[in-house]
Amino acid sequence: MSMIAAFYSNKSILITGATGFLGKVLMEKLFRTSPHLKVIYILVRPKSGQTLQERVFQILNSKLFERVKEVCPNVHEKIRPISADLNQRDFAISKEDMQELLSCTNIVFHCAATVRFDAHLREAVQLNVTATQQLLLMASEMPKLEAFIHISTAFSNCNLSHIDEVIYPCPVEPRKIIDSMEWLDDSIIEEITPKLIGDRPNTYTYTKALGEVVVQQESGNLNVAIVRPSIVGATWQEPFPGWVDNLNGPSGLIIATGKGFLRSIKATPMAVADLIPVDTVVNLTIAVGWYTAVHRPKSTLIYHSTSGNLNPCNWYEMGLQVLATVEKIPFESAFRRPNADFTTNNFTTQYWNTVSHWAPAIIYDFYLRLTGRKPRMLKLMNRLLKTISMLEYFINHSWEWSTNNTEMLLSELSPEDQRVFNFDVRQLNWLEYIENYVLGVKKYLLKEDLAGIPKAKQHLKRLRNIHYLFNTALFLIIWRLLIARSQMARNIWFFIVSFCYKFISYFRASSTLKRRRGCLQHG
Ligand SMILES: CCCCCCCCCCCCCCCCCCCCCCCC(=O)SCCNC(=O)CCNC(=O)[C@H](O)C(C)(C)COP(=O)(O)OP(=O)(O)OC[C@H]1O[C@@H](n2cnc3c(N)ncnc32)[C@H](O)[C@@H]1OP(=O)(O)O
Ligand SMILES: NC(=O)C1=CN([C@@H]2O[C@H](COP(=O)(O)OP(=O)(O)OC[C@H]3O[C@@H](n4cnc5c(N)ncnc54)[C@H](OP(=O)(O)O)[C@@H]3O)[C@@H](O)[C@H]2O)C=CC1
Repeated sequence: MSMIAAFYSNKSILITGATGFLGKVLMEKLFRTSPHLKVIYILVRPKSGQTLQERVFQILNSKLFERVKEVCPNVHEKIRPISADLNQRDFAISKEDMQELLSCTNIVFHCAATVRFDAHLREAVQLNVTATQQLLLMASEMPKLEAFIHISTAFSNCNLSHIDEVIYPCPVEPRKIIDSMEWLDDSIIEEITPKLIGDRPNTYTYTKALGEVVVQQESGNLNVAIVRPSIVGATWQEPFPGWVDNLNGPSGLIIATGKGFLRSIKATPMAVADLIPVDTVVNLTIAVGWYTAVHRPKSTLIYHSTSGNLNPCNWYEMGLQVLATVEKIPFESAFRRPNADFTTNNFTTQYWNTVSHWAPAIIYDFYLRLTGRKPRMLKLMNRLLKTISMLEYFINHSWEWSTNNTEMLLSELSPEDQRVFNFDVRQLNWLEYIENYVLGVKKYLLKEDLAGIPKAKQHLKRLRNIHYLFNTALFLIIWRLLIARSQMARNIWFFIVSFCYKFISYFRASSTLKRRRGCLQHG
């Protein structure tokens, strides 16, 4: 029997960010491995015209939860959605709900965050810092609380190249930042943002770092731990390989590559691609919850959920495998044949952006206009390039994360727990994982049926023919223009033609001679 699974039985768990990528997988695993847990409270806001209940219903009826329903048929009774907005005072939770949360919660998993790299500092501070502070305050009023697990990111200190499992101080105290957000207006905040974030690439990593300091400063006597995942990718094993439901991290770029939009990207091919499957992060998080509650470490422990130091894979290997997979299992209705490469300096990046991204988009939009349709490719391409510019920092740097606490925790688990809550990234086979990831992107993000693969292959063949035809036509047009204008081009042309003529004449003559000789010998 798994000790960890047994620990969560009969527990009341509070999850923030349960409707997000990580939160859903966390909830799924908890229900599947501890079907006798008492209740999972989830803080949810109404969104996209959906009520809370509709959002929960949608999650429970998704493919991700299919296995849960087998082991925990009454799962819908064990989820208790609580209307909350983490941007509001007291999270806008009703008095009754707040009372229930405070008196019943045993474990808190704080996953909610804004993960947007371009979030306004005010927005990022509100969710990633102030909300964390408020949640800790709430937690301090929970008499039955056994552990508070905060999800941060391994990139919160991405301004350093070697990162230990410790909380690094921030130059400006989080409390001062929180206070200043209350009275500074948006334009001033925008002006001071670059100074505040310093050598970090965005407000996301900066505010996640502030969030950690808040956890350290305001956790009082609580049993607190922080999990720091690197780039969270599709599921590796559970509940099934390749599950993913948003475009964050590499997923969007895998689509852009498979659909033939992305042809080149500025990257350091040998830099470590520190991806970590979402189920690995979740297994570690659940184990951390158990360890923190049962062993009550004296200080706040930080756990890195990263792959680079134990089982590294670089961007080159990853890119090649993405391309190999989309060739074997192509995406439908591709814009061009998938074929991308890495560029390593600004000049070649600009050149390939012009030749491989903007030019085809302009030509295609011209074709759309000619056929009476609305042009859209240039807009899409510009959005893709904006996204790439936001992600570029992470594919052009390498980091080393120490993983002593994570390895210590692994060694503390029973063999059964190591199996059920496996977070040993050394067992990961990257090529298999990436193939499943790409397949998952096709199935769960693009919602494409595998039955459509022959048609997709046919479409790629057509694209290849169009490509050859286009290149030949382009060559001939350019050549014709050159011949018309340049004596040198004409000379080269006459030289090539006369050379070819002589070559063909020579072969003709020699084969006629051979035939005649043959006739003479036989006759
Ligand atoms: C030799 C062989 C060479 C082969 C080369 C082949 C290349 C193969 C590719 C391999 C993969 C390489 C992957 C590199 C990925 C690196 C990722 C690094 C991530 C670091 C993570 C840090 C860890 C964390 O803690 S953060 C969690 C992750 N967070 C994010 O990823 C958020 C990023 N997104 C944003 O911040 C925003 O979405 C932004 C700023 C990019 C765009 O904002 P905007 O307001 O303009 O648009 P949106 O409304 O958000 O979306 C517009 C549009 O774009 C789509 N989209 C959104 N995100 C992505 C994305 N990541 N990739 C692609 N597309 C995206 C979105 O769906 C919208 O589309 P519509 O069609 O308009 O709806
Ligand atoms: N994805 C990644 O690559 C990485 C993620 N992380 C960390 O993991 C955690 C989870 O990230 P991930 O699941 O990917 O992110 P998602 O963007 O998928 O999920 C974010 C969650 O936060 C919730 N949320 C956002 N704003 C509010 C609000 N005002 N009130 C209530 N809930 C809100 C969202 O709810 P709603 O559905 O209503 O929007 C959603 O459930 C974050 O802390 C992130 O920093 C760390 C490293 C990498």
